[in-house]
Amino acid sequence: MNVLVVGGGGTIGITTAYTLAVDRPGLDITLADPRTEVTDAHATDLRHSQCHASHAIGRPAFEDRPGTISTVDPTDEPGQAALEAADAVVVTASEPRSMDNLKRGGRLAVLERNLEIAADLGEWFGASGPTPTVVVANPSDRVTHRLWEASGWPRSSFVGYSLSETARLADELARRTDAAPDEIYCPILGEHGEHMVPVFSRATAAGEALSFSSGERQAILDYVRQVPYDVIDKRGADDSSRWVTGRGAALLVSRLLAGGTDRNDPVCLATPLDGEYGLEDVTLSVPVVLDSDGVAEILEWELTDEERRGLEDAADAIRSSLG
Ligand SMILES: NC(=O)C1=CN([C@@H]2O[C@H](COP(=O)(O)OP(=O)(O)OC[C@H]3O[C@@H](n4cnc5c(N)ncnc54)[C@H](O)[C@@H]3O)[C@@H](O)[C@H]2O)C=CC1
Ligand SMILES: O=C([O-])CC(=O)C(=O)O
Repeated sequence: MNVLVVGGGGTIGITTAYTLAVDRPGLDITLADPRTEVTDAHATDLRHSQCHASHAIGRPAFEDRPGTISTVDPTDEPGQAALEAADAVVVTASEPRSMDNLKRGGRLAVLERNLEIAADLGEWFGASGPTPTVVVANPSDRVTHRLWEASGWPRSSFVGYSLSETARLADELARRTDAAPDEIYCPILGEHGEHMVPVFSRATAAGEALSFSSGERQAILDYVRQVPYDVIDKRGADDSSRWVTGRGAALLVSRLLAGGTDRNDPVCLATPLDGEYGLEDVTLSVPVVLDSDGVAEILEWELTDEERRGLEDAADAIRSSLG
């Protein structure tokens, strides 16, 4: 199988590609990025990393030959071959974050340029048939929306990634409840950003319902909003939360390649809405069931009044910045 990583020369793109190559050694990966020297160097290094597996120190049992790692320059007549070979696409293509945008709200600093990149990529994508696409580039909900509009592909082909927030929330709830992070369940709807909506009414630890006061909910929300900016502040503008994001995006791609998710185990991702939750002309995170083409179904959960208001506020914020 084949994955195309658009923006594959950057921090998140290459971390996602590396995680995929480790998890699925037989996968063919194409890195598309205009920084061709950097991308070629990453491809060489990644290919060398696969060669450990052919010696005694590597994997004990090999089911597949190592996949190929190739590169393409998307700004130089990229052609359709890379897209047509892909079973899934990941978009991390982005303007670099500037040094003065390291604080909360920094995702919106790249909005204007990233919408232009999305419009260009959409034109490229649209000349090929639909392929399930995971959008990580920020602001991921707006970029998903623009890419969908420009591509002419069905809305079900696109999911905007915001699962790093869900992982951060699990970490914080585990700390507060003494549960293990993998025993925590608390999905997040809405924006990838300030207007995220943790669905506390569905939160559980080891299957038992969790309940938090409104002060606790606010403190938890503040942690999840702030922590990626603490990471960026300490590591620098060109190194955001690569481990949680690379792993989350790779897991999501693996689920798509494996055929999707069970209806009883939906995942919250940004998808363009057409009346679901009473919202349209906007893309934000809602529970979806995945199949190998992307979104097979959008589930409409019962929400508390506070959660529903949160979702409407997220929709207003996203719509107003899309113009
Ligand atoms: N949704 C999420 O949870 C997260 C989103 N992000 C976002 O992901 C994006 C990527 O972050 P980093 O990898 O750290 O940035 P980066 O600056 O390291 O990499 C971006 C890459 O995109 C490339 N690029 C620019 N225009 C392109 C085009 N037209 N086609 C293909 N590639 C193009 C650049 O050459 C660069 O290599 C950013 O927008 C960042 O804010 C980062 C972490 C988490
Ligand atoms: O602002 C960023 O680039 C990082 C980001 O979205 C995250 O880690 O959730």
